[in-house]
Amino acid sequence: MRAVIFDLDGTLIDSAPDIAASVNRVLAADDLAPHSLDAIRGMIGDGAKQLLERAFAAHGRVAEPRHLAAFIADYQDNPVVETRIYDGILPALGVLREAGHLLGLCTNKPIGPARKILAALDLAPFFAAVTGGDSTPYKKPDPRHLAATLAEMEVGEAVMIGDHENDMLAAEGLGVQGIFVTWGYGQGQSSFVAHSPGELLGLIAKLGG
Ligand SMILES: O=C(O)COP(=O)(O)O
Ligand SMILES: [Mg+2]
Repeated sequence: MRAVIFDLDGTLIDSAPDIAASVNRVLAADDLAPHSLDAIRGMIGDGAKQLLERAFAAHGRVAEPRHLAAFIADYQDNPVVETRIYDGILPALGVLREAGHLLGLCTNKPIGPARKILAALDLAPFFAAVTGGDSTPYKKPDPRHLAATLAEMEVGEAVMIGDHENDMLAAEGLGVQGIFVTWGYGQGQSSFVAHSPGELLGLIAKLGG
């Protein structure tokens, strides 16, 4: 059986509005102006620490550990205000599960808010394993992050689906096929590209799933 591993932000869910709101509250506490949603979208993908570094760097400032702690605490409290599952994702997950695939989740988002979001949006039951950006010493693009997700699922053969080059690099580094999705926040390259969730099943089938 081929395991299907999903990225979270920009792949399953549109989480940028809540991420932006939390970042902007942390900036406001230091009297710094908010960033636009578009600007924040471009800062997402490498986990919370880099997100805060980028948000402060854009103001010519250096993010301190207290800023990261404030962001994680704020976001943990407000992770699903505007966050929504992308249209077509729930049916696609259902079809994949019906087809006998084992589903996993590998996100650079901290595991606390990630689990809270999965529970709030009723996504948690789909996933046999969930690893966050702080679940292991590694995070995407390091393939060991993806390897940890697969190890928890006790499967070797897999496909990784994500919206960022980090997802494609983690897959490549582990020798598994990546499927790049175009509806998210990042840029990435793969010979397999999905333009809508409905295309995922066909692409996975093509891979011999
Ligand atoms: O939190 C991030 O920076 C990105 O999260 P993702 O890996 O689910 O896209
Ligand atoms: Mg993503």
